[in-house]
Amino acid sequence: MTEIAKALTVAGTDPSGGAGIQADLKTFQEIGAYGMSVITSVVSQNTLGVKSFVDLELDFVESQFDAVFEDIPPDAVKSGMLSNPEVMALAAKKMKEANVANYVLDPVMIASSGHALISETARETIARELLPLATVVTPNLPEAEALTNRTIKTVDDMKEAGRILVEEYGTSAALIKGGHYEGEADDYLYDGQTFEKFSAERFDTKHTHGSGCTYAAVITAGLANGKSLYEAVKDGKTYITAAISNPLNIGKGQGPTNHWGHRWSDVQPLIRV
Ligand SMILES: Nc1ncnc2c1ncn2[C@@H]1O[C@H](COP(=O)(O)OP(=O)(O)O)[C@@H](O)[C@H]1O
Ligand SMILES: Cc1ncc(COP(=O)(O)OP(=O)(O)O)c(N)n1
Repeated sequence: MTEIAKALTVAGTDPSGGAGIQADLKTFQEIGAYGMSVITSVVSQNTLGVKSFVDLELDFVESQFDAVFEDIPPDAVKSGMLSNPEVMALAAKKMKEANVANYVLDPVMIASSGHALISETARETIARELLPLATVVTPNLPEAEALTNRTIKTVDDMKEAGRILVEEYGTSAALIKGGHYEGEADDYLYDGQTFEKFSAERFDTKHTHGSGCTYAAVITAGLANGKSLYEAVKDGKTYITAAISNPLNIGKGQGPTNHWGHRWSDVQPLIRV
């Protein structure tokens, strides 16, 4: 019998396939983890933007958590779009009950098209309920600014945001992503002791839809497979850089990233046999 790592995504959908649940499941599959999903919101969106979304009833979200946890406990969990404080509190409760050991918190707030994906009050709930549970939180710059209530203009500001998230908000580690910065695409990981820089060339492309989801999903699949956080982030940066560098000709707007930008499965066979 083949054994495989199991990864769960808790997020909203993208019918056009580039972000959210769809991006996460494709990524889990590509990395070598059995993918599962709890859907929080059904979103009408494509590469041109978000049209609208419907939050699923809390009881129904809870029932999905129970269906997964009672049958196939995941080795790692990722959360993406949790659009309101109630669903955040529910996710926190369910993860605590299930003793989830590896939790990647992608604090999705605004799609790159500029559409808000969470309510204003939800930001405080992320800090109170979810940050203390996270193995790593992966904000982009606007999300890091919103969570820390600070303006981020320099690399030192990025590092300070990481430090605040770990030392003041209680997350185990913070990966501040530099996609919205200038110059190289540099991200900074702080684990409470050291800062690690993950650097890549910045490509002149609009095809980055779902890049944050995909990056966090690689990290989740890596942790599910027993990798260290540093190794999982390193793999994530390699994967997302390849996926952005070699765009697919799909969509009329900001297209999705290319999961076949590099033959990942040939390089990193992670399935445990
Ligand atoms: N044009 C680009 N070229 C190379 N890497 C990029 C580019 N845009 C974003 N990235 C990288 O993609 C990842 C996602 O970053 P970011 O855009 O900040 O997050 P989000 O998608 O959550 O807004 C990060 O590793 C970032 O450095
Ligand atoms: C359902 C859903 N979740 C998250 C996002 C945002 O995706 P992200 O990977 O942060 O990147 P952009 O697509 O905003 O560049 C989303 N659009 N939909």
